[in-house]
Amino acid sequence: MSGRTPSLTPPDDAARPVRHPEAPAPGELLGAHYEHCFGCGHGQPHGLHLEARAGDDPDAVAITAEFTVKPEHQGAPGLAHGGVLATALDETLGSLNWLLRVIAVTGRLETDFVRPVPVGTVLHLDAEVTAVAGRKIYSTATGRIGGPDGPVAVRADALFIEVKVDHFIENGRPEEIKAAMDDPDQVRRARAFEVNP
Ligand SMILES: CCCCCCCC(=O)SCCNC(=O)CCNC(=O)[C@H](O)C(C)(C)COP(=O)(O)OP(=O)(O)OC[C@H]1O[C@@H](n2cnc3c(N)ncnc32)[C@H](O)[C@@H]1OP(=O)(O)O
Repeated sequence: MSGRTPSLTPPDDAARPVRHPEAPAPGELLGAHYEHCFGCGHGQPHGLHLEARAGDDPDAVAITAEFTVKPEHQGAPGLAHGGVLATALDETLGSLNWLLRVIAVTGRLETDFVRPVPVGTVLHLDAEVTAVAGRKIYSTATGRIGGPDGPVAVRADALFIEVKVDHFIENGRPEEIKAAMDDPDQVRRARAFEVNP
């Protein structure tokens, strides 16, 4: 097992994460935040189509998610590609920010691959924010196989950094930014950037 790098350890004065009062209710399906997102979007034929739900504990900033490994997600014959599994972890961890109602992007993602994950497997993911320090959001996730209580196949620790919506507007390709901004659906428009509507 690898050790966590120092930048993923919250400082002593970090705050406990607080679930936003208007965060989705415990157990609520989050749905895709952006139709073209590789992690969760329905408009990506080879995407992961990850389904995330707000965690059951109302006091925790936590998410559960499921991802079914398809043949198009292979690396070695019959096995999930490690980068695809890292994407599933990243997407689940990224969904936590919707519970905080903070816009944030992955700064660091440290992954352990513990067991091979065969095609056809459902990966059961659990993610939780552990601490917040200024713009820095510390979180952790596990992915289990064979059921929600099955053995851990992958795990990750992450540092997300809070950004302004300008991060996307200034750096994203103008075609997609314009299309997302012009969406008449206010909630969909906000969720494309995970902004509090
Ligand atoms: C809409 C939501 C979609 C969610 C999809 C799933 C999540 C994703 O995959 S997001 C896409 C992948 N991520 C990215 O593209 C991010 C690219 N990186 C960047 O844009 C910038 O480096 C960014 C915004 C993370 C940080 O830049 P900047 O805003 O200038 O912050 P900066 O001042 O450098 O750092 C702020 C703090 O974070 C720390 N930090 C920043 N990056 C890292 C890092 N990689 N590792 C450790 N610490 C870091 C800094 O040390 C600093 O700490 P402190 O405040 O204690 O000094």
